[in-house]
Amino acid sequence: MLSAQAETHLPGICPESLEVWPMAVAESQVVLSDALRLVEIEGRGRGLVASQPLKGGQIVLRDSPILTYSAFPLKQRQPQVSGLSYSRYCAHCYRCLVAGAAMLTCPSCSHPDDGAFCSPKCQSLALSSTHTSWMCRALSYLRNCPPLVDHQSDELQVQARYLVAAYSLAMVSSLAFQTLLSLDGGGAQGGEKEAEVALFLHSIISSLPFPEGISPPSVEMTMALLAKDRCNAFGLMEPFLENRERSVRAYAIYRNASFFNHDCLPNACRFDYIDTAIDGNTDIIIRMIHDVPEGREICLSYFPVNVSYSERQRRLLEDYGFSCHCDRCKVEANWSNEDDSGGDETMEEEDDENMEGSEGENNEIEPEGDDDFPHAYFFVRFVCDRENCGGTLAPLPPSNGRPSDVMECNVCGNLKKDEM
Ligand SMILES: C[S@@+](CC[C@H](N)C(=O)[O-])C[C@H]1O[C@@H](n2cnc3c(N)ncnc32)[C@H](O)[C@@H]1O
Repeated sequence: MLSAQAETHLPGICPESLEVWPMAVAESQVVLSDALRLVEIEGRGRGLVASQPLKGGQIVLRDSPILTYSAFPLKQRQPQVSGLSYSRYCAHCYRCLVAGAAMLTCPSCSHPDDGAFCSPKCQSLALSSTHTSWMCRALSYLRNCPPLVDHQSDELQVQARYLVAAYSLAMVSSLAFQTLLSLDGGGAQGGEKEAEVALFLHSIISSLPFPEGISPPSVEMTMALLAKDRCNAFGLMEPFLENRERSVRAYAIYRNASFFNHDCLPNACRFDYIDTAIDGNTDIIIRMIHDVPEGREICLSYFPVNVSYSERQRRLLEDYGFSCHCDRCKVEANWSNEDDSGGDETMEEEDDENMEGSEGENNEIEPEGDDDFPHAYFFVRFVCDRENCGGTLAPLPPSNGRPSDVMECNVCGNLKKDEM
């Protein structure tokens, strides 16, 4: 149920221009854009609702990251992929670095992955934001830390990267760091394993060479930061290839996009255009999949929609701390295990971790299209049927107020005519 309370207008959505939103902000409704209002929703914390009737394809949010970090383990070189014209990613904007092309490096570390930039602009921005001299020293310290790089999983090394990025953010912009802290950390209590991981990471992070006058963080702060990451990070995926499993190239945390709650049949989905030449290539763009009336909650799916019921419930509970009772789950909860099997239950580690880490994977549900599956229409109309894709289709944005009948896939980028 949505609370009906007074509205507060905020300026634009660029993180630098905004004040921090403490949890208490949800006591009033906040107008986020022409299209969205932030409200408190019983049992779900804050959420975003349509502040006017919304059209399929309409862009309801564009948001720049407050923090990004590489998804590659510390010591391993980013893979050279045969048959591709790129091999690595810019350490600031994460665009593909074209193999053989001249690139710029960090003057201190010249690290071939962590200190390689695609342009003078990225190099200069990185040195004052994403690759400051402290960050450069911290990453080098981590790469030379055998207990971390020789004995811990890739996943844990990436979490160490995140913590370094978060503490670097605190030094660069306390406002942005406060914003990060104001995000939901989810209801997941985290088991003994999570606590052990957090303690280990904390022991490494607190021994980093912090600048004079800055004391190392508390263990509670490290734990809180890890929870924010688990709940709010979006995976920036590698380019789509039909014959290759896509994985994550980097993670990004967005302030406003973090307010979207989950639904297993979402009415909006994310697009990004990371390899294009536009400024703000790591921005996230949220577009409506279909029309919705004013007042309806706008939800994303936190992972590909073609994941089985049991797998969805497991991920939502483990990573986000809630059980989903959406319309689709209510139907699928009554299916037998066989109906639910949906194929291979094995998940890629990266996909398992964060919001929409990957769209399109093998743990799929086959739409049956009969009375047992009233949501079959969604799969037929809004799920990409291209080999190895499984992304979500949304119409192109309306032009001159007229809806588009061309659907774009948010994974492979394919365009196809909407036949409905
Ligand atoms: C990315 S945040 C979404 C915004 C969050 N509700 C807030 O207050 O900032 C993810 C968290 O929202 C809550 N959430 C999201 N979708 C939900 C749902 N369908 N049912 C219940 N809680 C949900 C869970 O606590 C989850 O860990």
